[in-house]
Amino acid sequence: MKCATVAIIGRPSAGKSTLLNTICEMKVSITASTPQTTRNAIRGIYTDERGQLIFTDTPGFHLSEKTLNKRLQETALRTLEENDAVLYLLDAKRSAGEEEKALASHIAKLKTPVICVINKTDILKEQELADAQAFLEEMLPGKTVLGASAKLDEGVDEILIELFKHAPEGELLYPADAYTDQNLEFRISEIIREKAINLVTEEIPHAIYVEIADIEYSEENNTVWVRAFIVVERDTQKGIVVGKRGAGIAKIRKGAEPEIRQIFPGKKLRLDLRVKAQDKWRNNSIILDRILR
Ligand SMILES: Nc1nc2c(ncn2[C@@H]2O[C@H](COP(=O)(O)OP(=O)(O)OP(=O)(O)O)[C@@H](O)[C@H]2O)c(=O)[nH]1
Repeated sequence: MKCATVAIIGRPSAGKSTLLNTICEMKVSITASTPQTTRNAIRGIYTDERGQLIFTDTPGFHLSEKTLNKRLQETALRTLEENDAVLYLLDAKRSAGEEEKALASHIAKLKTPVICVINKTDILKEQELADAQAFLEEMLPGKTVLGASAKLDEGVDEILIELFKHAPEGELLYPADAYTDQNLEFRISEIIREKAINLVTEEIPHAIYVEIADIEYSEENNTVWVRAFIVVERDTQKGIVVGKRGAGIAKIRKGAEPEIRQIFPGKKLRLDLRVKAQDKWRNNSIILDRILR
């Protein structure tokens, strides 16, 4: 049996969460078209007859001075060094600028085995693919380079073959049917956050976090009550999330309920969502400590 921990890294929107979800065949990490939506080091677990791969989905690597972005970057770089292999995901749709170079040169210094994956091959032009290959050859000479479409599940088996090649011998760390080690509150808050993010545009997605106030089970009614706050930074944002006559919040609830229900099979669900504004929470280190575990 083989067992390895694998860090997935790449610039925002490279497709890290999508790849993790495709590999783990379950929704373990939220995906959105807005970059930088992954905030925590999330684990997805893949097991087959070859052994087990434990993935960490690192927040998108992003050069910026803002406190939140700096913290995201620290989490991303720290996780790399704690793994048996690093899966470096590249979105060749965007040309490699300073940010990609900074990331690649950091990866070049690692002693951990690195596998490079050029993602989104389903929409890449030949030249874009060639440019990405040339970039990787220059920055990370001699490293394995694969092409894949995380979205269409193409080239993903080859990634697994390569990862198992590098995996050390070892016992399974998690049961064979496990696909994540996220706790209940975190999974529920991420489902709600995904629906909220996908409802709003521009700057608001980054201003959102979700706080679970409580989760209660009533045996008498066979009902799980979940009460959560969607927290934004300003009253104007609150208005947008709530929507006209509550239409926004209703949409978030409608989107989130079926996914939360899957976590509590056979039980009824009552989801109580409130929106509140908390000024400048992104610069508040107490809140950041709580949500960037
Ligand atoms: N066409 C295409 N789109 C993809 C592919 N993989 C991901 N995407 C899209 O790219 C966008 C970003 O994907 P995510 O998986 O959220 O990216 P991420 O790297 O986790 O992003 P951050 O959380 O910001 O770090 C989404 O709109 C995905 O649907 C792919 O293989 N092909």
